[in-house]
Amino acid sequence: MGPCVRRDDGTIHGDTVNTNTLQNLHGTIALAGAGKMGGAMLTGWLAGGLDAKRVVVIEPQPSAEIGALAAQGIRLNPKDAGTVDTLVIAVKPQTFPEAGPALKSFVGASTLVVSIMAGTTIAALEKVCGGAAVRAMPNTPAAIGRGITVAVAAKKVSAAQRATADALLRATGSVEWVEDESLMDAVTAVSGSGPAYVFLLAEELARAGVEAGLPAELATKLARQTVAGSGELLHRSELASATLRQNVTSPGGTTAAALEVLMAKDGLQPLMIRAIAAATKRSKELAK
Ligand SMILES: NC(=O)C1=CN([C@@H]2O[C@H](COP(=O)(O)OP(=O)(O)OC[C@H]3O[C@@H](n4cnc5c(N)ncnc54)[C@H](OP(=O)(O)O)[C@@H]3O)[C@@H](O)[C@H]2O)C=CC1
Ligand SMILES: O=C(O)[C@@H]1CCC=N1
Repeated sequence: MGPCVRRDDGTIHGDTVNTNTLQNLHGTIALAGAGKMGGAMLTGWLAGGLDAKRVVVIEPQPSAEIGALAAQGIRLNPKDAGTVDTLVIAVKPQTFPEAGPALKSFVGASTLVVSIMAGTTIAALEKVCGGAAVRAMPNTPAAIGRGITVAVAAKKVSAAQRATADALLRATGSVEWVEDESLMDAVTAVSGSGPAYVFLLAEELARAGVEAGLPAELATKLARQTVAGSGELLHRSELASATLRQNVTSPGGTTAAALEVLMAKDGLQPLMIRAIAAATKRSKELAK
């Protein structure tokens, strides 16, 4: 899929959310783990028209928001859900060895199992839960329908199951399918964890503004709006990020002075390479 470009009619080329697909989705869906990421996905599904009555949520300590969804018809921690058509696993990878065997009771011969757990491999999913596994890595902008998910399917996943997984993931933003599961560790490092790096940029930009003499409240506002506005510009523009950067940089001006520091040999590039390598390594460790 190519880059996303917002059209004049408001749709986004390359990642248009097709709510009809969610409305027409068949069968029951169980979500195990309605924390930050699972909860964001559930919100996206319901907003996209998924019938709440077909959703089962397994969550030991549901937040007030998740509890309130019970009023819309989702079944929260039912005793006898039986097997489901789709099980989405959004517990922590460290919890999976303990939680996984209990989740097996939801999995029948034709159950699609979609996991968003960092590091957890298709082989581990098949071993613990059975079913036909899709390993996916979303990110938290999913909460506003602007996430990006990368997914890889086990060989036994049917075309219909893949379409179901695609519809559920696409309800929270764009989706890229890959064939090579080994890419998922680096994917997790770049886009799964990536929002945290951007939020850190906003924090540090504000801190540096204070160091430069700005009142904290103003610095925080300037940093937040600069990161958000730049992200939106990147989202709507067809231009490469390097071009958008160059458009800010007047020759011999202030941006060039800052970029000389940020793009120096010991600047952002080696730092980012080290950060992504550390996250990739951690994703591989979580598989063990
Ligand atoms: N946060 C992110 O940005 C992203 C996270 N992920 C993946 O999503 C998964 C969840 O992460 P995140 O949402 O951040 O973590 P959270 O801790 O917010 O969510 C996990 C939820 O699972 C619940 N839980 C614990 N045990 C069970 C169980 N036996 N059955 C059902 N639910 C259980 C937890 O409850 P309790 O708190 O009571 O233990 C918690 O509410 C992880 O595997 C992570 O790798 C993927 C992409 C991005
Ligand atoms: O930090 C983590 O391990 C999870 C996976 C990607 C984002 N959060």
